[in-house]
Amino acid sequence: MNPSTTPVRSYRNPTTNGARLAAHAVSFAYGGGSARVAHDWSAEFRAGEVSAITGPSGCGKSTRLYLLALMLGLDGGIVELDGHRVDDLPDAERARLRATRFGFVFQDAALDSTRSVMDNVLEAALYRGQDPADLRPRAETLLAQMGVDIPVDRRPGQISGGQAQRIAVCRALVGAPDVVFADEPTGNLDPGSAAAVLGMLREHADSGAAVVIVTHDPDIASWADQHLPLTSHQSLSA
Ligand SMILES: Nc1ncnc2c1ncn2[C@@H]1O[C@H](COP(=O)(O)OP(=O)(O)OP(=O)(O)O)[C@@H](O)[C@H]1O
Repeated sequence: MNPSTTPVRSYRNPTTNGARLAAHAVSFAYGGGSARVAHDWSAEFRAGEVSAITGPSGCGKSTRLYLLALMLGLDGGIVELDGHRVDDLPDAERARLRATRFGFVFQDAALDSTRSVMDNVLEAALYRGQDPADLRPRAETLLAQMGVDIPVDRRPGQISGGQAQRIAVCRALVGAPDVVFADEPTGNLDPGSAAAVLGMLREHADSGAAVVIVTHDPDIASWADQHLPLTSHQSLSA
């Protein structure tokens, strides 16, 4: 083989069967403690599908999103993206993957209070090294589709919780990521806004992304293509 075409490293792992994202036998405890939040947990998330993770409060739903999104390091197991192991990549490469391949909607919206609504949505461009102006037309379309009809130069302190949540969804989708993680994305929303958010997430999955939602809503769980119910037992067993 020509050395110039030899990959520096191959992450190929044959265990994944065509999933966009997969967790294999993942284990995790905060602070290296004995109370495991995830134990031997495996799941696959396919392109074009919406998956819903449900379970009682504290069973580790949000933590699983952080593990899948490479925000936390695993204690055991592996995470694969498109069949390549990614959880053991160096920090900078994991950060690059998060910026270029993933979108994340946090439970509390987590907008930057020092930036305008539009700059919050365009944040993805900065992390990707893109010119925010390139993403602005898509940001405007998403905000309109989401029914966010406030001036986009407002700061997060001047908007409602429901508006913040819808803006956070726009921020997650603006870079057209391959995987979207959404932690209770409809938790603060009236039924109309919740339907708009779910419609946008479905549309994004239809475009070829894997969408992973954490929810307490049984209607969302049955609407999803894949439902992954968790129990406290699964999380905490030794
Ligand atoms: N940073 C942290 N340090 C230590 N323990 C934590 C931390 N974050 C969460 N935990 C604990 O880990 C467990 C799982 O938390 P997690 O937020 O993943 O649960 P959840 O199922 O998403 O809960 P909820 O439905 O209430 O949002 C809980 O017992 C929680 O107290």
